Amino acid sequence: MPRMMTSDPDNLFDRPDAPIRPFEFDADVARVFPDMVRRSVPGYAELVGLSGLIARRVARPGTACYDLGCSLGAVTRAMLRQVPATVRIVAVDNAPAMIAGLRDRLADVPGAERIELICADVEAVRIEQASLVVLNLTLQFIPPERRLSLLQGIRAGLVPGGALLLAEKIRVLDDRNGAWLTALHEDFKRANGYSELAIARKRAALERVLVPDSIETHEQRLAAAGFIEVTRWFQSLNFVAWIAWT
Ligand SMILES: C[S@@+](CC[C@H](N)C(=O)[O-])C[C@H]1O[C@@H](n2cnc3c(N)ncnc32)[C@H](O)[C@@H]1O
Ligand SMILES: O=C(O)C(=O)C[C@]1(C(=O)O)C=C[C@@H](O)C=C1
Repeated sequence: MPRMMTSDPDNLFDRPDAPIRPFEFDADVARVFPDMVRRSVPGYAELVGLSGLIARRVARPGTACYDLGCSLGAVTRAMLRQVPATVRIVAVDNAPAMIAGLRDRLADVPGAERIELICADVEAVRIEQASLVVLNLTLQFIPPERRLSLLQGIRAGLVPGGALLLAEKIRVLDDRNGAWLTALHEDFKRANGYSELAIARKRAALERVLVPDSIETHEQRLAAAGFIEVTRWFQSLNFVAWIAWT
């Protein structure tokens, strides 16, 4: 599995005096993001490393691989290590601080000239001649009513045999199981050193910003977008990943 990026420690939600405002991918979040995501998403390193291995199998010479909502490019760089040299890699994020951070991190990476960085809304980017599109923890930030049309656009831009890799925080429909998984996710955060205050404040900040769907909703939407076969290949607590084939 790849070496993880280092960053400043995430203490953004530890300040009791800071106002709770909706979560944003601003410069503060970009500065601590590798530490934040590693301590907040169970299995994140495995998810990224396996995404690279999937890219190795799926990427076709002469096509493109897209990393939509790339943040600091953990998946982008996993792809770069695994795909043939004739594959174009396109990394998209609408947070300027993330794109700037990724640009810095790519400065001395061999082969990085194959990566095109785009600071834009993923809904505004036309997907073309793609063998693989990755949405790693990104669809959950798109307004629910627009998720199907985003997936349809991705489906239309994939070459035959191409695939979408989707990873999301999920909502569990059954109240008892949902509460249990949420409690365990919070235990995971506590075990990684987050305080009760930080957990509660981040929960409030993410409300209405990160809107999770159920496994059922995701799978029905992937079918509605025209994907013919969908395989769930990863789950760690309330985080799930699928591969959806054209
Ligand atoms: C949880 S992070 C994704 C993590 C990243 N894919 C990884 O593997 O490390 C979500 C990212 O999606 C970006 N994002 C959210 N909505 C977006 C949109 N509409 N267009 C482009 N990027 C978006 C955010 O700026 C953020 O960097
Ligand atoms: O911290 C949480 O509870 C999360 O949901 C994790 C999550 C995500 O899934 O995108 C939320 C925001 C940060 O970008 C990192 C991870």
